[in-house]
Amino acid sequence: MPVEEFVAGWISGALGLVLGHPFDTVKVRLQTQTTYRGIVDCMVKTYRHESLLGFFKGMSFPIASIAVVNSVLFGVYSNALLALTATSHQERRAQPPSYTHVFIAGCTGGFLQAYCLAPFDLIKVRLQNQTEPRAKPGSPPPRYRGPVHCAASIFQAEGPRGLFRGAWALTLRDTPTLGIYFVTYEWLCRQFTPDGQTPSSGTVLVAGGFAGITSWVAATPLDVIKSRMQMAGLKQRAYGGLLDCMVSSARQEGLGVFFRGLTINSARAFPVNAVTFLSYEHLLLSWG
Ligand SMILES: CN(C)C(=N)NCCC[C@H](N)C(=O)O
Repeated sequence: MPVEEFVAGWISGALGLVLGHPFDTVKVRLQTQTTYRGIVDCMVKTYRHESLLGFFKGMSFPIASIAVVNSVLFGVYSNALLALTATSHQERRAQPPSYTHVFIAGCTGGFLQAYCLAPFDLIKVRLQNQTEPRAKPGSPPPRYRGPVHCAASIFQAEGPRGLFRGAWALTLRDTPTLGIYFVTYEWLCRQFTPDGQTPSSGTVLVAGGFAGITSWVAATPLDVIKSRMQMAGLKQRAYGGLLDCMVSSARQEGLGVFFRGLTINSARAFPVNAVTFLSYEHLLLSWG
């Protein structure tokens, strides 16, 4: 099993993550709290109350987790394609796989990465939703002191299953949308690259960026539900399950609730995924 794809996936994911985290914090807050009037209001309030650091809350854990998550995604995707088409990453430009194979390999990568991502994503969302400024003398301490404390508190209160809160919604979000992600990337690369040649850096940037946007547009409705399930019982009301969360969110806030965070998700998705794909392709090319 080729391992370069796993390592390239990790490094490229980390680069994209740092770039996209401030957007991600604004998105999570817009999706789970009703105190903000929109993106700008959320950014201004975050900056005023928490300074620039507020945008980077909850980032240390995803940085650590991206080693697992993105390497599983890209490694499984590439190895699934190898199993389906018997071609390595280098051979795929000369013998491009069918879009069906790309989609199946993407869904497989998405499904497996969702389970690795679930506990890390839960902790990230919980920390991002702590809007208290950094500990000031006299002010009540935030519920979680950091990622390890957050993980330990959830584990103590709910056992190991607690760490997988929202995992179902996450799996439903990521399985098909990662198929869409890789199909969009492949399709755009092929449109702008002569047959058999390697796509230019510009093509990879644009194709990666649009793959990110397309997949996140498709993912946003379940992303909202996932974030709400992860916050259920804390700042959110508790839900009877995924369906209950969908129905009661739609009843109370209208169908528009499923598109909360769509603009910020798309704005974040372009740079993050342009950088992720560019570094991934360059790393694999330089390792031959
Ligand atoms: C729609 N979904 C779930 C994705 N496209 N997932 C792939 C993640 C890529 C990058 N780390 C990001 O966070 O955008």
